[in-house]
Amino acid sequence: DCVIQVINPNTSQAMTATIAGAARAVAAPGTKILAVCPPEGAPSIEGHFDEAIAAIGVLQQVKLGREAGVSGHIIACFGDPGLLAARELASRPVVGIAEAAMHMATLVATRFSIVTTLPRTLIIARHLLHQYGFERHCAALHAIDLPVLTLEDGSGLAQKKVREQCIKAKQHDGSGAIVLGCGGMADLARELTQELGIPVIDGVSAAVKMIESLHALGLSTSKHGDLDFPLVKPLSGMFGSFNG
Ligand SMILES: NC(=O)NC1=NC(=O)NC1=O
Repeated sequence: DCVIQVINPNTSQAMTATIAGAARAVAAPGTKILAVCPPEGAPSIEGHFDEAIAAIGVLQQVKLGREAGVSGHIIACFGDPGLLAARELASRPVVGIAEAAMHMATLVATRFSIVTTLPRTLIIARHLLHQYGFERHCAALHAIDLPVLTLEDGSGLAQKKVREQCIKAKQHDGSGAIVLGCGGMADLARELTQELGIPVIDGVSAAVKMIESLHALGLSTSKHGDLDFPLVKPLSGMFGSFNG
């Protein structure tokens, strides 16, 4: 059986539930989803500073998941915060929702667009496109210009803006697929795909299927080279929980 730890790096319980729902909707019958978020940290992640804070929470959860013997870990925030650090700490695979959605998009379209939240986080998506080697696959990036947690405020405004930006992307970008750029948008992909007639891809569900595939193939994070476990040294103060 496959047990996947899905980590919402922000501390929003509502968004953790949205993410968990999207993961469970696609999980195979033998797959168990453990949805978690850090007890402390940022209620939403909307920039480089928030990402640095969130990365510590991600690492704490990855350590707990490793100790619990999970089959793999998902970082369910579109900045993939702490991804490589998490891979050093983990024994099993770690997949970020941005990389998962981008990989899936390249399998169904020659170019994709991204629809994310705040304009200031567009640079984070651009950095990831560069890091993952997908820059030439991304036709355009759009932002709904609303804070992340409006996706959980029940007003429907953020969801309306996501739909509008997806329609704009479909009409103007010349791309064949759209990547949703936030964990909180995970529940919108299926309906938008059907309504708009273009693949709209959510990274949470994409990451679940990637971890299941890695598990089935017996593939785990390579410990040969730079993703080997961290060098052992006495970490002090608040970081002491990482020792041993
Ligand atoms: N681009 C984003 O909105 N990233 C995110 N911030 C969060 O708090 N969760 C996300 O997925």
